[in-house]
Amino acid sequence: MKVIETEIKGLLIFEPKVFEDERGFFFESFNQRIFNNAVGYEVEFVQDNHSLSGKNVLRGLHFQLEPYAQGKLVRCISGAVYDVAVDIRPSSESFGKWVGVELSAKNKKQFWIPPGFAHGFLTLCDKTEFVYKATNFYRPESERSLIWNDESLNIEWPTIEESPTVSAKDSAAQTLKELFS
Ligand SMILES: Cc1cn([C@H]2C[C@H](O)[C@@H](COP(=O)(O)OP(=O)(O)O[C@H]3O[C@@H](C)C(=O)[C@@H](O)[C@H]3O)O2)c(=O)[nH]c1=O
Repeated sequence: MKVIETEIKGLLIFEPKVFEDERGFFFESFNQRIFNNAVGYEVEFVQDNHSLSGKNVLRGLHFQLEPYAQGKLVRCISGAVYDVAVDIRPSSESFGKWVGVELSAKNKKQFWIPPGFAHGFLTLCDKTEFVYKATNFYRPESERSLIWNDESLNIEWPTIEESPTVSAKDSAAQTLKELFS
């Protein structure tokens, strides 16, 4: 498993070692020892999630308020996404900064997004299946949406020919300023 650091400390990209043979492939999609070593502390996952989306669907940017904040280990098992994490820790020197990474069934990359970040993704293919582990249970009352096209974030989403499909909840999401001032 290759561990790649990003521009924001704590956000990590994992690239599993894939074994291919005449039958197909095999890889360890999660190894607690390797994961905890890379992250530098013990992480306990309590929920696994799985979503299916058509092309040009944008989900996010979501987070849960403390003490229900979630860390997420995300990946794509069919199709591809552009995945984004935004630092929403007010005391962080990278507050408001973001990291984006393409995750696909082909590249098998995983993105570790610790608590303290808003998360979202844009699907690049039809029938995109996205799976992830979370460190806290879903708690809708504590969930907030940061608007995906907040000008202050300036997220460079891949070229979107037409407006993405966004849920009603995410269309009504707030800006970083509205959420944190
Ligand atoms: C996230 C979630 C949703 N649900 C339900 C609520 C709702 O009826 C339905 C769809 O929920 P949503 O519209 O919030 O699904 P979605 O927009 O896919 O939400 C997800 O987006 C990505 C970007 C994340 O980072 C995730 O943590 C999660 O917030 O599923 C659960 O039962 N458990 C969960 O953990």
